[in-house]
Amino acid sequence: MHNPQDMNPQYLEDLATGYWYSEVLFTAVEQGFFNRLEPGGKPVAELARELKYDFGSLKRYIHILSTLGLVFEADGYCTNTKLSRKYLIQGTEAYQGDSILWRKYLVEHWKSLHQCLEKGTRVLLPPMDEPEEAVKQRFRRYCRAMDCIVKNKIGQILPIFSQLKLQGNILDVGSGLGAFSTEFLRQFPDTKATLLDMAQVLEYAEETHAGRAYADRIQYRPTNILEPWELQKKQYSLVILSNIVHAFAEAETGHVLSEAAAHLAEDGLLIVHDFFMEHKPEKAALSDLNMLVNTYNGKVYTAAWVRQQLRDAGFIATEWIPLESDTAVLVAAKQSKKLADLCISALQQLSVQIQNLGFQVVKPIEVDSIHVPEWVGLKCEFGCDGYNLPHCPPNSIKPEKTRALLKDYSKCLLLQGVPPTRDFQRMVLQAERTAFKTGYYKAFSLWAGPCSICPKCGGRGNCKNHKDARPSMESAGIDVFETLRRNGISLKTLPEKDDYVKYFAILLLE
Ligand SMILES: C[S@@+](CC[C@H](N)C(=O)[O-])C[C@H]1O[C@@H](n2cnc3c(N)ncnc32)[C@H](O)[C@@H]1O
Repeated sequence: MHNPQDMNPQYLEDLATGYWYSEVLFTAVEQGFFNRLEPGGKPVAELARELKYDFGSLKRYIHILSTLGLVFEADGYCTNTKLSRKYLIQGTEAYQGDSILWRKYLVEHWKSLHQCLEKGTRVLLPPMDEPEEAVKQRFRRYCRAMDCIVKNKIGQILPIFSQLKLQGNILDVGSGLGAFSTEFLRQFPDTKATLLDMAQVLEYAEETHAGRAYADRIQYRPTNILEPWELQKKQYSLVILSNIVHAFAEAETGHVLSEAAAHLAEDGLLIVHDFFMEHKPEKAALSDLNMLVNTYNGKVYTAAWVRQQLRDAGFIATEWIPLESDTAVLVAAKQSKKLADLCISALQQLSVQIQNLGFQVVKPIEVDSIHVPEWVGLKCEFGCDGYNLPHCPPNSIKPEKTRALLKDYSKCLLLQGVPPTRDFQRMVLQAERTAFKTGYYKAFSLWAGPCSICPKCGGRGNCKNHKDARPSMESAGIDVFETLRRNGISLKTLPEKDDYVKYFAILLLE
């Protein structure tokens, strides 16, 4: 997808056609397209007969599936790619079709966005006279969809707890089918789990787990979690709130957190797994609207707000821990020493601290991906007003020195922010100081644009503020465009001076 920095309507066209992608995927999943290709693929002609599709149209459809990396097609023969074989074959453990088709079901609700914005709440409700069996099946589809999604996250969450010897009772609040807590049961044999959810959800959960090795370690307690929980207080060593906070408005979330606090053992841990506005901001904001159109009063919060609620409920909480996917985790405890055994990498913690300073993106990148060719200095000398400024060429680091400097480091962060230049550069200095205080004593930053830290620059050879001055990436010979491209960020030259601008910096750590 193009981005707003591209000063042409292509970005808008890409936004407008976003649903084309969804429809391609929905159709394939709905028609069991990927199952039909197993095992070993199928001639396109045979597929056309099976699906009763027009042969020529199917070839065009397969062409886009192949462009999207979902199938291979050669000489009239079509096979699944690794991705579709792993996630799109119905009946397999990692199948994602249930959540994909739930997204399709929600399309109608999204079409009511305009009315929801007017009314300030969802406007589409299931029909009052929906037959009981239809309600049950809809609920089950929803449960399977949630289960699919959380199964993908849990593998990223469990490592945080890998150094703990977790024992005792786990309380999974608004558990759905319980994919979250049952993975903890598998990992920690001395635990038992209690699932709290609505009766019809738990009935399905019980069916799902029947016969599994851990099944007799699960208790099902139908509960309205917005009312007092009728469970023994202070007896749970782990309380899980996965995708629950976003389901409710502020006051209800407060109730859930205070019940969680009341039921957690003094030395227990609370996990909040959710979307947070700070993490993957676009997806979080879209998920927030998804709550507007699909729930009574759900919304996506900032991690800062949830941490404050946790503090108000008597907890000490970690910073939000980003998952590779679109959600993040907060872990809280009544005793701070309980958080010390969590496996949160120093770099992960630092990235979040730095992102909280106000950067749009903070991304660990390979130092080797920083590209320092010979030509960059020429662009400074011929064609830039900044030439000869105190920290621009020829008063800056030569490319050969930059290459040598990079050899001293193995870890670094790419920072993305917005103008004005001085504010951005000040934030970069704050990031560098945060890293230094955290123990990265070699922390050093290179930013975007000529040094603009002082309101009045001393001029060539007269820098009065060496403490705060830093070189720009380009003045040190770094090809910023290529470096960003190597790290999955596309940057275009700006056709107009007042275009939407992104600023970047590199923070070398150790
Ligand atoms: C978004 S799902 C999250 C499920 C699971 N924890 C996960 O992460 O996939 C929200 C769950 O909360 C349950 N829930 C919502 N409101 C509830 C209430 N008032 N009482 C009990 N459960 C509720 C829903 O039935 C659903 O299973």
